[in-house]
Amino acid sequence: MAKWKITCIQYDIAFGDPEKNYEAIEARIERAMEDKPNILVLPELWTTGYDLTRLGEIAEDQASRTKSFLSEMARKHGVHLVGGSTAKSTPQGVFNTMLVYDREGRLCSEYDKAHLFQLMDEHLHLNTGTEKGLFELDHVRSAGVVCYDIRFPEWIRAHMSDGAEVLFVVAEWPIERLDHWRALLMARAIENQCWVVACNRIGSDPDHDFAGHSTIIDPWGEVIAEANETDEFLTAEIDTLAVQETRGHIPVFSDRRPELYR
Ligand SMILES: O=C(O)CCC(=O)C(=O)O
Repeated sequence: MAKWKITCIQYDIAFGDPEKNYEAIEARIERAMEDKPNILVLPELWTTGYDLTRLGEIAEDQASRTKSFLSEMARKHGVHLVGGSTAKSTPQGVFNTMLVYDREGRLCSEYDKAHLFQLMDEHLHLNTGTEKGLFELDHVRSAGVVCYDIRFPEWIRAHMSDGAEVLFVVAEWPIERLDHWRALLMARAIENQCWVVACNRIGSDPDHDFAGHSTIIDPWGEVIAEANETDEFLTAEIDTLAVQETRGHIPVFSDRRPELYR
């Protein structure tokens, strides 16, 4: 069980300009720490944005720079860092990889986005991950997924069946489907009776306008905090005890009939 103050860093990501993006995120991490959160959450592909055609040039070999940067930030500030995702170049191709560090700067999770979003050409430039994004912070089991992954309830349920209590979502979700963003996050919280902490970006790139509206939802489905479409920090305090309380109240997990779900 844990009580955490969590801050999502919602901002605009420079298109295909890692140098600018490292500078921007470092300054925001410094500022966000003034409020002393226990966990910071960053958005999807924050080093490159959706400049997918130039990934050959700008994706990092094994995500090495992002990894040392996030580890150092987590250790320096003594904060758990759900470090958004980064374009990771490997001999098998490029992955959209979510990285999580604990406050000692130790890598807790390296999750490759499992579902690629064809509407934004991801399938042409990226490879699919095959492993779950489970990790523990302060002994609380959590799951981390990337953007389009939230459209796959069975994928999220697989994490929850493995004991996750908090779902972290990092995203670059376009504004034209803001209604879907809200409904899907809400549904994942209610059906899994878990906390949902979702960090999205704002701004535009040459092809998309992004929604912002980073959101924190409790296991009953109440929106505890929701950002606007501006450059802002979204902060809320969460108590993971609410997960056991909600699951005790309506025993969805023990009422499941997996033998019927084929
Ligand atoms: O599912 C959607 O509508 C948006 C997904 C997306 O933007 C992404 O996965 O990057």
